[in-house]
Amino acid sequence: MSETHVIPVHTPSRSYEVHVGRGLLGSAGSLVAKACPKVTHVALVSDSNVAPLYAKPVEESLGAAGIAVSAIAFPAGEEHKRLSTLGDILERMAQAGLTRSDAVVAVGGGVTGDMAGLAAALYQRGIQVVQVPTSLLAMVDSSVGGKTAVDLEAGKNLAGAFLQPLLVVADIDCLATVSHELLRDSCGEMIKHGVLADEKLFDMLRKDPVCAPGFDPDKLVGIVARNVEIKRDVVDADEQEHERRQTLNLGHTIGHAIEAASDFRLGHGSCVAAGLCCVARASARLGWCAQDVADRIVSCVEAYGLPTNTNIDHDTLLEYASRDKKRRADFVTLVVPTRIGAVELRRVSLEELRHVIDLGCGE
Ligand SMILES: NC(=O)c1ccc[n+]([C@@H]2O[C@H](COP(=O)([O-])OP(=O)(O)OC[C@H]3O[C@@H](n4cnc5c(N)ncnc54)[C@H](O)[C@@H]3O)[C@@H](O)[C@H]2O)c1
Ligand SMILES: O=C(O)C(=O)C[C@@H](O)[C@H](O)[C@H](O)COP(=O)(O)O
Ligand SMILES: [Zn+2]
Repeated sequence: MSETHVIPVHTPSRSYEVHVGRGLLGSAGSLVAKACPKVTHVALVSDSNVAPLYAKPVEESLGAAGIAVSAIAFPAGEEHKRLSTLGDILERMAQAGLTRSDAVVAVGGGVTGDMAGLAAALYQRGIQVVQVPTSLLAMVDSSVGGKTAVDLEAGKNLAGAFLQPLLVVADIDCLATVSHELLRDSCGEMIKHGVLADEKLFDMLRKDPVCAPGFDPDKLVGIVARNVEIKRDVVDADEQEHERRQTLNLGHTIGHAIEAASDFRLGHGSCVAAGLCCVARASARLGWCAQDVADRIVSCVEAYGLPTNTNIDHDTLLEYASRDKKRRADFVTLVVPTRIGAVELRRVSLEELRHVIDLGCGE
């Protein structure tokens, strides 16, 4: 059995630990009690798929630590990451009688973490949230860094708040119940991390796809921990996304547009992978990176069987991409790979963004 990695995060608003290991669900209660002894009651928020799998062990572990649990489940799926679901969660937290010294425990994928986190940020103007990610994407990305959100008709994550968690407990054993498709989808964000900060990680992911059947869970512990460190370094340096944190949006300007325009039929990680290939192809054609960089990115995404392009029409992509949160007046900040392991931010006009879409998402 691999060791548990404990990764410290230090943002201006809060310091906390991310625990990555195996068999950790049973320790969730004692870890919460240690991180915040005043918590006596939590809302355990999960979706309709995850609740029957993992709510009970987490509830038992919290109970053993003397923490009362009110379980709240909502229907699974990105289409439920909406204000209406958030409203239901908040009403149920109030009915359960949660007070300001209590907490939300989010057990699930990124949709659960984003919504439960936002519920915690809003409830009585803010209570604590603990993230217990159960999808690979949530372990390597969404549970860390404090971005919470719901989608609006106009696009992804358009209403949200920053709330750093009190604690993150990522138990790799939860991935045993994840489908191959979801595991593969999550890899889009891991490839993104390799491209933006770590060529060695990128090469390792390329050589030995982590979504392959039988991939060693002990080895995965270390790979997840490395992804968390990459995100941590960025979040520590720029919690509120003034500059450097925008780099974590690599692949998302076009990726979020693909996701919203396809009515969320494609998973978030797959859309990020396609968006990453599009921006890499355009960057090579514009001379912002070498052709070899784009070729390596596309080849890695292909090796995972993730999409490398989109057939959504370019007007629609531009419409969604121009509502991106990286837009200021008529300019959008685009994240561009300069080599494998480094990116730069480029301020582009909407016309230039259209050109990038035409060059990157063409044949
Ligand atoms: N806040 C952030 O920093 C951040 C970062 C990346 C992505 N996100 C958001 O995360 C979301 C995508 O996350 P996701 O891919 O985890 O989606 P998700 O939460 O919808 O989970 C995908 C599916 O897997 C199921 N599932 C989760 N864990 C499982 C398990 N262990 N066993 C069986 N089924 C399981 C869920 O019920 C769901 O049906 C998007 O909304 C995206 O915008 C947020
Ligand atoms: O944590 C961040 O910062 C990220 O950008 C991580 C992304 O993978 C994630 O999808 C995030 O939710 C996107 O942020 P948004 O501000 O574009 O909604
Ligand atoms: Zn993302």
